Amino acid sequence: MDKQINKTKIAVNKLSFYYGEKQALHEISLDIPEREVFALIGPSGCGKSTFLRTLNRLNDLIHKTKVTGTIEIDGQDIYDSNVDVVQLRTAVGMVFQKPNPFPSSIFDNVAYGPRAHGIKDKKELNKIVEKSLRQAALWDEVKDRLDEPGTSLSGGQQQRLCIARVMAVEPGIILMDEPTSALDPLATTKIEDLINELRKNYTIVIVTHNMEQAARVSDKTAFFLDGEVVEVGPTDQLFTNPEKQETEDYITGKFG
Ligand SMILES: Nc1ncnc2c1ncn2[C@@H]1O[C@H](COP(=O)(O)OP(=O)(O)OP(=O)(O)O)[C@@H](O)[C@H]1O
Repeated sequence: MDKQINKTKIAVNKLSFYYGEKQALHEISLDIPEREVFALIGPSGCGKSTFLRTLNRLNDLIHKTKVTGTIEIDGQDIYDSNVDVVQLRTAVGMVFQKPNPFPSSIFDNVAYGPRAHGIKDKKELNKIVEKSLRQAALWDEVKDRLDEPGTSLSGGQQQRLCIARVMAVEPGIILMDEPTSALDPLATTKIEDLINELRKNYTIVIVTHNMEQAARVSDKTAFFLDGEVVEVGPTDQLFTNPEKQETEDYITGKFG
């Protein structure tokens, strides 16, 4: 892992989040550097997914939610009233726990975003689809079957297809919510290898229940507990020499 200090891509300041009356996040402040992998760990229900979804305003879709505090991406407050949320979700792509390809061909899955952005030229679309599938380390496996349904692929291939679909619209940030929890060990390794490649060009925020995975793929880790960040720091330090007792108890398996 490189040791250079990258500039802040996402700056979170005193972020609180409410589902109706229930407060799920409590005054979270942390900086996520660009072109690094940032892992979110913590026991079930501690707010990892809620936090992840605040970063592309996916929680806006849930009725009666409230956000206080700020999240700045490249210095711009993403909750500002003049922010175009569709554009935000293009810049901040998301990969979910279960691969969710559209019910269309492999080609059309990847071409969907660029087409939605008005690109119609077939040659240009071909180029984008090939580039995205190569970046997602899937091209060699699918180049002769681009017209087949995305759902005909294996689970691991489907997840890489979803990553290609996100990359086709050139986001700067990719959010991943337990992207390998539905995959077998071999497919998991492929996604982890891919994450290691992607970190050269993208800022990646990943929720994982698998602490070995956090240790393998991430540069920094934040440990969440009851909607608060207990500890955040370089992953190797957090796992080998945590500052807080709660962090140590969690990573040594005493709870969660
Ligand atoms: N749509 C929702 N409406 C109301 N409460 C919710 C909603 N989604 C999550 N919560 C609550 O917010 C809290 C945080 O949930 P969240 O899913 O963010 O935790 P998590 O750490 O990602 O959990 P897990 O690891 O099990 O996915 C929990 O108490 C959960 O019950």
